[in-house]
Amino acid sequence: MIKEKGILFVLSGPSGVGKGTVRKALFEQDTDLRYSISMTTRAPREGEKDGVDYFFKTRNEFEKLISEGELIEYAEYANNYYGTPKAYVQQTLEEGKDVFLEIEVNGALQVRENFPEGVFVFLIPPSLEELKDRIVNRGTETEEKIKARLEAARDEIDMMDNYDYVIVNDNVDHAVSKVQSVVLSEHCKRSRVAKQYKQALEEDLT
Ligand SMILES: Nc1ncnc2c1ncn2[C@@H]1O[C@H](COP(=O)(O)OP(=O)(O)OP(=O)(O)O)[C@@H](O)[C@H]1O
Ligand SMILES: Nc1nc2c(ncn2[C@@H]2O[C@H](COP(=O)(O)O)[C@@H](O)[C@H]2O)c(=O)[nH]1
Repeated sequence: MIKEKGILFVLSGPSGVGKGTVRKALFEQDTDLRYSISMTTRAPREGEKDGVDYFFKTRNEFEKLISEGELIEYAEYANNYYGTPKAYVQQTLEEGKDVFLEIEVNGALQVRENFPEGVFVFLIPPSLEELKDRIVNRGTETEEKIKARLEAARDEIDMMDNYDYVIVNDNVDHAVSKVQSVVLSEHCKRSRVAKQYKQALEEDLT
């Protein structure tokens, strides 16, 4: 029997909207999704661990990964590189397991070109004021970096029409439930078993 490939889910949205928070809450639940840990040249924040939060790389190391074609997408964001490792994503999908990416919008658009069968989810804040409060209150960025992220947010929000689903992150639990519904609904849509039933029913009807 041919094994069904896994589904690639991509969660994106402006900085500070809560992508990381929603993703972590989702993975605290019982989920069959596999999270792809990104590579970055950004310095680790307090408490972040190499190989858990990110694979932390120097710029030289990252540029080597780019030139060797080891990333399915990458973007320069707020003066640092971020990218998704190709081998892990491809191998995991081949094994029939779903992969979950949490990335910014330029990277998501690149993934869409290479994986048009992926499922693209955009997280939006209830308001720009709330977005600003979230980035400021997180307390991880300097004033200058907050300004750069908020400026980028306006262009990022403009891109939401390129996504399959848009979810407002006004409440983490609600947003997580909606992401879970997307995962479930995509499985129902693509299920080979459902297709076999449909074929059998169609044959019965003729
Ligand atoms: N629904 C929510 N209501 C209130 N605060 C939230 C909500 N979701 C996330 N937050 C808070 O907003 C801040 C930003 O969240 P988070 O770091 O998850 O955003 P992000 O989109 O991953 O940001 P970045 O792209 O910069 O990594 C955090 O302090 C988080 O606790
Ligand atoms: N294009 C990619 N963007 C990524 C990836 N991993 C994370 N990100 C996004 O970068 C920004 C900044 O992240 P932060 O941890 O410095 O706050 C945020 O929007 C992330 O979602 C990736 O592999 N590719």
